[in-house]
Amino acid sequence: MDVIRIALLGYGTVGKGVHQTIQLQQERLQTLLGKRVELAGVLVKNINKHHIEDSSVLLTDNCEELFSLGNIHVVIDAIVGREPGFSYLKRAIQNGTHIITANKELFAHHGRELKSLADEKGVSIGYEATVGAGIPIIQTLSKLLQVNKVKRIQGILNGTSNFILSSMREKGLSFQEALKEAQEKGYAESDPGNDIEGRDAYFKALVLSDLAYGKKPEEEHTLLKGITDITIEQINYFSSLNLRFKHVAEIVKAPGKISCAVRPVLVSPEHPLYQVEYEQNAIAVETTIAGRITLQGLGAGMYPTASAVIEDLVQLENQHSQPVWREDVHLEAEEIEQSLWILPIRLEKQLKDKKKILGKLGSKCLIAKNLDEESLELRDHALEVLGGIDLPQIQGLQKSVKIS
Ligand SMILES: NC(=O)C1=CN([C@@H]2O[C@H](COP(=O)(O)OP(=O)(O)OC[C@H]3O[C@@H](n4cnc5c(N)ncnc54)[C@H](OP(=O)(O)O)[C@@H]3O)[C@@H](O)[C@H]2O)C=CC1
Ligand SMILES: N[C@@H](CC=O)C(=O)O
Repeated sequence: MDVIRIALLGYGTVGKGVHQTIQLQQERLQTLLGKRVELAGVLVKNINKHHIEDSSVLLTDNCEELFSLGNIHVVIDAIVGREPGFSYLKRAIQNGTHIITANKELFAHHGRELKSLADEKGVSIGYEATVGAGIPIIQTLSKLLQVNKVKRIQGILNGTSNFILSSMREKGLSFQEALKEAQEKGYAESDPGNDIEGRDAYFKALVLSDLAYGKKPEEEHTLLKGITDITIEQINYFSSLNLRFKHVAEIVKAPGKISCAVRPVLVSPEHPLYQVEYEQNAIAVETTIAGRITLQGLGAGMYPTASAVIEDLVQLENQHSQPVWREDVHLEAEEIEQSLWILPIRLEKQLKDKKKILGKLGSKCLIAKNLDEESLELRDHALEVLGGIDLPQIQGLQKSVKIS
């Protein structure tokens, strides 16, 4: 029987998950591919930390050793950051090897370049694991929604942030306690700054935007904010109003621009993201024919991510059909729902149109509508509420919370 030989970059949460999944699913893979899948070598940074039982697998911290392995069919990238991963993947493609990557930071910045190099060399790229871990959003957008056009993508894209927000609200953990648990469970990046400051979700939004629209959102239309400023008092206060904090990324195609907002919002029980808890992610895609499609599942962790990598491996043979970019579609004015916001009372003077104010929330906050066209600076200090709120019920509240 033929063999598919794999070289693996990285042996952390994802790398180990991929290795174990290859072992556990060997029979199924052979049925699907008609070939045995064999791990030939693994590259790590610090070799002293690692041991691989199977002595036929090369374990090395020397990339030259890994690249000199013969007959490698696929290089799987499970290391962190843009470099050296980008150089390794370019080298693999130059050698005529297919690549699969879980590294969203690398792919958000260099995906285009890798795709055109891969086309030139006639090899395939899998990057399902870069967004939403086990959720098959990349294949859905690139293979299953080709006639449909995408108007808007909205979702919870970072498992660590969602895990922290759920743990603080449900279990009363402090931010640091919840982050520590997310690290122990393998959800958080080695530098969790990317997770909690919103950059990880932003990288994923860039990958989705490039896939859906053929380009990234412009910087002047991008709002990027993480969850580090959210306090337990705010979480409890809004929870008592039936509102939950969620870290949501939104990419919207409007006439002449693609805008991107990655920020914490408040979500009411009427909104589908309300029930997305802990390490789950959810991605809602608004399409022209099928309407709104929402995919939800485990967005971080060893096996969900390994699942995406292994499914990519099976799809590699069919990777050459590229999606057609969808330039000529955007949200019509009547499709944009009225938005609802809570903002600190001191920002009232910055509002261009005072008619947008609907009322007060305690003594510290205002409730306003449709701030989408207000300055990024103002929106940076406000909280959007998804799914609507019962205005008459909460306007009379005396209790207050400081939001910014
Ligand atoms: N964890 C998750 O849930 C998900 C992670 N990802 C992405 O997958 C990738 C891997 O994540 P994860 O497994 O969690 O990260 P880990 O930190 O657990 O593992 C990273 C691995 O990469 C190795 N490595 C780092 N730098 C180098 C280098 N310069 N040369 C060789 N090896 C190197 C490390 O080696 P050593 O062990 O020797 O230090 C380690 O084995 C990242 O890009 C991440 O963003 C994507 C989806 C989900
Ligand atoms: N650190 C990431 C892992 C998956 O991409 C997250 O928490 O979502």
